[in-house]
Amino acid sequence: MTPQPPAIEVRQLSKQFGAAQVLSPLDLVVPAGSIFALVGHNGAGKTTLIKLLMNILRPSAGAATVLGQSTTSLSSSAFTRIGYVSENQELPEWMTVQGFLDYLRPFYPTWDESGLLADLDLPRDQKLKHLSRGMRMKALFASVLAFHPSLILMDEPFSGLDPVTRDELIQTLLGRMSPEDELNHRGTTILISSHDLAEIESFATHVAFLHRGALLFAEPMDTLIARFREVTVTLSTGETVGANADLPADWLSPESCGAVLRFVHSRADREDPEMEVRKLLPGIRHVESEPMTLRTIFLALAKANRHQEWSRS
Ligand SMILES: Nc1ncnc2c1ncn2[C@@H]1O[C@H](COP(=O)(O)OP(=O)(O)OP(=O)(O)O)[C@@H](O)[C@H]1O
Repeated sequence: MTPQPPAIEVRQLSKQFGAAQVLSPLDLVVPAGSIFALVGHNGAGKTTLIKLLMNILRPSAGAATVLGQSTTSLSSSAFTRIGYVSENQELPEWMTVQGFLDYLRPFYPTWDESGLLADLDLPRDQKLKHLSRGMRMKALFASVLAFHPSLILMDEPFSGLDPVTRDELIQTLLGRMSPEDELNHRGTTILISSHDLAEIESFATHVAFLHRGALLFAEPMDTLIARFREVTVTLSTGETVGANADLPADWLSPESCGAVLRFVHSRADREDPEMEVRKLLPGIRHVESEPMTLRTIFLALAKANRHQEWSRS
C-alpha cells in the first residue's frame, strides 16, 4: 500500500503582527486520518496557526499545505473538502437553522444532512440569532459535517459548553468521520485546538503543544502518555537531595522536601524510571512512579517552561 500524503504540512511557518512575533518558524506534519490536538496556554498562537492554514491570515514567512495545496492559493474546490469551526465564527444570524443549511447545500457536491439535525437535537425553524452558545456550535457542526469534509479545522469548539453538549458533539463528530477504506484512502482528518485536555485525551490520536508561539513537541498521544511519569523517591533516613544536585535534564521540576524527592520524568519510555533513580541516587528507601494524564503532563510542562524562562531572565 502506498503511504498517504499528510493532510497538513507546515514548513518554517511564522507570523508577526507588527513587531510582535506571534508564531516562531515552525514545522508540523498532520497525518491523514488523524485526530490532531493543538494545545497551549491562552495566547500561545493556536488560533493564528489555524487561521494561517485556512488562508484567513497570510504567513510572514514559510509555507504550509493542506490536502496537498498551498494554503495561500487554496482553490474553491479545496474549500468544498475543508470544514472550519471556530468559537468566534460569524453566522448569518437572520437565517433559521434549516435556512442556513439550505443556503450552504448548493456549494457542496457531497452534501448529505440526513439525520444530522435529529442527532444534534437542533430545532430547524429557530433563527441562528436566538440559539444558545451550545446550539450555535451544534449548528456549525451540522453545517460542516453535512458535506463530509476530508479535513476539519476546529478552533476551541467546546469552549463554554456543558459536558452533555460536549459529549453529544464529540459522539456526532466521531460517528460521522469517514473511516479508512479498503483502497487505503484515509478517512477524515481533524485538527482541533482546545483547553479541554481531559476531553481531548479521550479521543485525539496526536497532540502538539504550542508555547508562546513555539512548537514544543508534536507526537502521537500514546507515545506522549508513555513518555511521562510522576516519580516520588523516598530516601533513607539522613539522606537528602540538595537544591543544586546535578539531576538529569529530563527530570522536570524536581522538588525535594526532607527525604522525599518528586519530579516528572519526561523520557520514561527510554528507561525504567525506578531503575534509573536507583542507579543515580544513593540511599533509596522507596520509589514510586505513576502514569500521568494529558492534563497533568501539560501542567508539568508549563511549570518547567516557566521555571526555565525565569532562570534565563
Ligand atoms: N490581529 C492581531 N494583531 C495583533 N496581535 C494579534 C492579532 N491576533 C492575535 N494576536 C496576538 O497573537 C498572540 C496569539 O494569539 P492566538 O489567538 O493565536 O492565541 P491562542 O493560542 O489561540 O489563544 P487562546 O487559547 O486564548 O484562544 C496573542 O498574543 C494575541 O494577542
